[in-house]
This record gives sequence, structure tokens and C-alpha cells, in this order.
Amino acid sequence: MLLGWVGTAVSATGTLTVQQPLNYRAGARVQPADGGQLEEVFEPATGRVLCKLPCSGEKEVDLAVQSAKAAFKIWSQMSGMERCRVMLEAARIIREQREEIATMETINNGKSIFEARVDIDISWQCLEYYAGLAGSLAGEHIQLPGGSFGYTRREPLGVCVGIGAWNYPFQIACWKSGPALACGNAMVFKPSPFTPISVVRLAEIFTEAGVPKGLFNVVQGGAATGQLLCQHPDVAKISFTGSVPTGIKIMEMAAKGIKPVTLELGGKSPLIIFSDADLENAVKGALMANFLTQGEVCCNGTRVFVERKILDTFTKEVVKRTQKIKIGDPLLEDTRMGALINRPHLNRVQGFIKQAKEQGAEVLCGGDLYVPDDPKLKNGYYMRPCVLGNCKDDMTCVKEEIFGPVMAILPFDTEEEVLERANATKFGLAGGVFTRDIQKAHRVVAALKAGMCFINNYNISPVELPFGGYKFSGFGRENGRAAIEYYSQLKTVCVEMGDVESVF
Ligand SMILES: NC(=O)C1=CN([C@@H]2O[C@H](COP(=O)(O)OP(=O)(O)OC[C@H]3O[C@@H](n4cnc5c(N)ncnc54)[C@H](O)[C@@H]3O)[C@@H](O)[C@H]2O)C=CC1
Ligand SMILES: C[N+](C)(C)CCCC(=O)O
Repeated sequence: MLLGWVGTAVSATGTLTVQQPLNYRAGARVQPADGGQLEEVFEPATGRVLCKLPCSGEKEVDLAVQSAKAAFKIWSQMSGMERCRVMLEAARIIREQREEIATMETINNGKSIFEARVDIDISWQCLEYYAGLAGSLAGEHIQLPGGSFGYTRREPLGVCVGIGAWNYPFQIACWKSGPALACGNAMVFKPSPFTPISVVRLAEIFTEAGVPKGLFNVVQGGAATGQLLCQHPDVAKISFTGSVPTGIKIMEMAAKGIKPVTLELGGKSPLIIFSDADLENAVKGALMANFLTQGEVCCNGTRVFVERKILDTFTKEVVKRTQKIKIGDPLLEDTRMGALINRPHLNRVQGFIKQAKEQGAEVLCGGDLYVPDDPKLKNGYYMRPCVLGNCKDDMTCVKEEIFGPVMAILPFDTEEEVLERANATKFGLAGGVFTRDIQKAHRVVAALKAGMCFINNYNISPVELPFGGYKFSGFGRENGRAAIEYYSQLKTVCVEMGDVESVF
């Protein structure tokens, strides 16, 4: 069943129109009860409007939260093993529908189908991983004097809100719902209004897999809808992926309700290439660190520090390979870079490049707009991936998150110096090092002030590993066992086996 698709040409760019409602509540697609403002949703590859999205208001947000509350009563009473079975089934359905979901993601986000398939694989792996953990979530038993004892129960929080960014719409929803549902919570998810489509498919899959109706709901909208969700008194937790300024607002709203938050925010991560690194791998690593999803990746290693001895060789090779990246129709098999998310964002990225040049950086390749030959793509949001040389630490392009395909290369001379410079940022999401010297590799990552560090690779996503930031990049962790801590709470029970010894 190809829900939301019209006609049969689902695999061609420029053919999709979305007609079905994109809110999901109590186990079904619904029009929002009070959808006010309409947001145009674009196909980045063509600039076409895919649909007009009604933004949910107070009434719809409340209905979604109430529906989650009702489902929570059932789901939270089920055993971990029962939840595990349902989640494994959801993972299986995602695997089965991989191509359809990846196509949706590509059409709505603009990333290449090649990459979207990987995103969908990471998504089902995430649900599988947390399904596996669900059955073993447990408390402790603690012996006390005289046969008395205590025990802890790991309990769910209740209705959790997930708010997502537009770069990994389906994957972000799985990274949040996986651990949330495994712990016994319900969720109301709000994707970015730029990418509202694929998350509704996830909601349908959960229902098909057997979660109670209302366990995973989708409300659509922008900042106003997000605020209503964060301020709702029946919401127990907020997990947010997005920018630092929005993260700050979310935390302020959460503070008023004493709600725990997980914040996955932006970054300007360092990638350090030592002269003893395997050059081939280091070059590949730098491309992986910068050009996935048109550079719109929070953990990208956009400050590439290269030991001066190999600066020229490394730079030449990086530029050569960057120029070879095949840009174009994201649904074609050989495309490796699609379109940026929208026109304003493309303009913003272009603005950063212009400013970089004004501040003295040298464009070694790309940075200009790309107009594909195919006439249907001529209004798409394409640009050539860019490598900047002659960069200095105080340039805007080195300090600010660009969130586009722009790599800045910075030479260094010593380990001490590069660590100092690598850490001189308000962000702390990720970092990477390429070297053949194992002691140096571990020493360097130990000194990096970042939550996700890579040695001799970059931007791979094993779901078993916790992911999250230091400093302005946020706190809390997604993936790995660590995420369980952020979607559950401990209840301690103290049991008296003797008589009460009263002080009075
Ligand atoms: N650390 C991580 O895991 C990731 C971080 N990001 C960061 O996200 C940014 C790009 O994503 P955008 O969608 O442009 O970020 P954004 O902060 O503008 O929006 C993120 C989400 O928050 C919602 N929102 C906006 N204002 C809100 C408010 N006042 N209250 C509640 N919700 C609100 C938006 O509708 C959207 O769903 C980049 O800075 C990037 O680094 C993106 C992906 C992953
Ligand atoms: C999958 N990965 C590692 C490339 C990016 C994940 C973080 C994000 O949502 O930007």
C-alpha cells in the first residue's frame, strides 16, 4: 500500500503530490482539529510544492497528547518482552518498505537515494536495538539490615515529546521513539515543517506492528506548534534535535514545567589529520565528515586541521575528489549529492561563502550554484561542494555552523597547538583524528571536548554507540544503552521486614 502517493511513478523526481493528511492521532491519519496557518512543503530537487501543510493549534496538540496518554496506560503495563515483539515487527516492516521510505525521504529532503537508504537502515537497526533492550530493563535489589531490603523499579516517564530537524526526518524520529517506546513511554512527535512526510509513515508502521492506538502520534507545524507541545502540562519529557537558539527556548519552556530535556544541537566539529595518517583513508574521512546530506549534518567535521607537512598533498587530493562528487537528481542511482533543503537555506550557505572570500579565505573548488541539465531540476536548490583554503581560526566560516557542503582546511604544526584550537569553540558535538600512532590517537580524543569522537573514520552511526554533545551542542544521549537513562526514571522502594523503631 503506497500511502500518500498518487499515481504509480513514485520513483521519479517531480511526480509526487501528497494528498493524505499528515497528522497522525489515535492510530489514524487525521486533519488537524484546528489547523490554521498553511506551510508550503517543497521538493528540494525541483522547487515544486508537494503540499500545503496545516499547522496544528492548541486543540490538536491537546488531542494528540490525550491520545498518547490513553495509549501510555496500556503500553506501560506490558512487559518488556511484549514491547520487544511489537518493536521488532515495526523494524521488520521498515526493512520491508525500505525503498518506499527512502524514496519519500529523498523527495522531501533532497538527499541522494543512496544515502536515504542508509538512513532507513540505521532507523530499523535503532528500533531493533531498543527492542532487544526492552526485555532486560530492570531495577536492582539491595539487601538492608535485619532482612529488610530495598529495590528500584525503572519506570517510564509518560508522554514524551519529540521535536525533529529536517536533515534526517525518519531517522531522528526513530532515534527518539526507539528508546522512548522500549522504556514504556508514549510519544507525540513533531517533525520540521520542511520535512513532514516520512514520519507519518513511521506512525502507520507502529500501528501496523501492534502498538496501542495513540502510542505514537504526529502533529505538524513550526515553532508555534512546538511551543504548545513543550508547554503542555501532561507532557513529561522533551527530546529536541535542532539549532542552538531553539534549544535554549526549549530548555526555558521545560524549566517552567520541571521537564527533563534531551538537546541534540548544532556543531562546528574539528577533524585532525596528522602527517602519519593513511592518506587515502584521511581524504575519504574528510569527505565523509563534510559532504553527507549536502553538508547538512550536525556532527560534521567542518574544521579540517591538517599537519602542515602534508597540507599540499592532502588538499590537492581532497579538492580532486570533491570535484568528482556527482551532483543532480537525488533519485538517480549514481547521484552522490542532491539539493539543499530550501532556497533561503541555500542563500544562507552562499552568504557564508561570500563572507569567507571577503575575509580572505580562498575557494579551492565549488561553492557556486549548480544548475543540472535536466529541465525539471532547474529550480532545485543545488550547489557545488566547496573546499576553503587559507582559512584562519577567527573567520566566520571557521567559527559558525554553516550546515552546507563547505569544508574549511586549516594547517597546524603541533599536537598541543591543534588541540587548543580544536577546542576553542562554543560547540562540542563531535571530533575526529586520523593517525597511525595509536597512543596519539587516544591521547587526542581524550583531550577533545566533544561528545562523539572518531578515530580513523568519521560520521558512521552504529546505533549501539551513544551520541550527543558537550557544551552548546547540548546534553543527553541518543542511541546506545545511555539513552535509556533519558527516557526512564527510577523509583526506590524501601521494605521493612521487622518492626518500626520510632524515635518518638
Ligand atoms: N545534534 C544533532 O543531533 C542535530 C542537530 N541539528 C541542528 O539543527 C539545526 C538545523 O535544523 P533546523 O530544523 O533548522 O533547526 P530549528 O531549531 O530551526 O528547528 C528544529 C525543530 O524545532 C522546531 N521549533 C522551532 N522553534 C521552536 C520553538 N520555539 N519551540 C518549539 N519548537 C520549535 C522546528 O519546527 C523544528 O521542528 C542545525 O543547527 C543543526 O546543527 C540537526 C540535526 C541533528
Ligand atoms: C547519521 N549521521 C551520523 C551522519 C548524522 C546523525 C546526526 C544528525 O542527525 O545530523
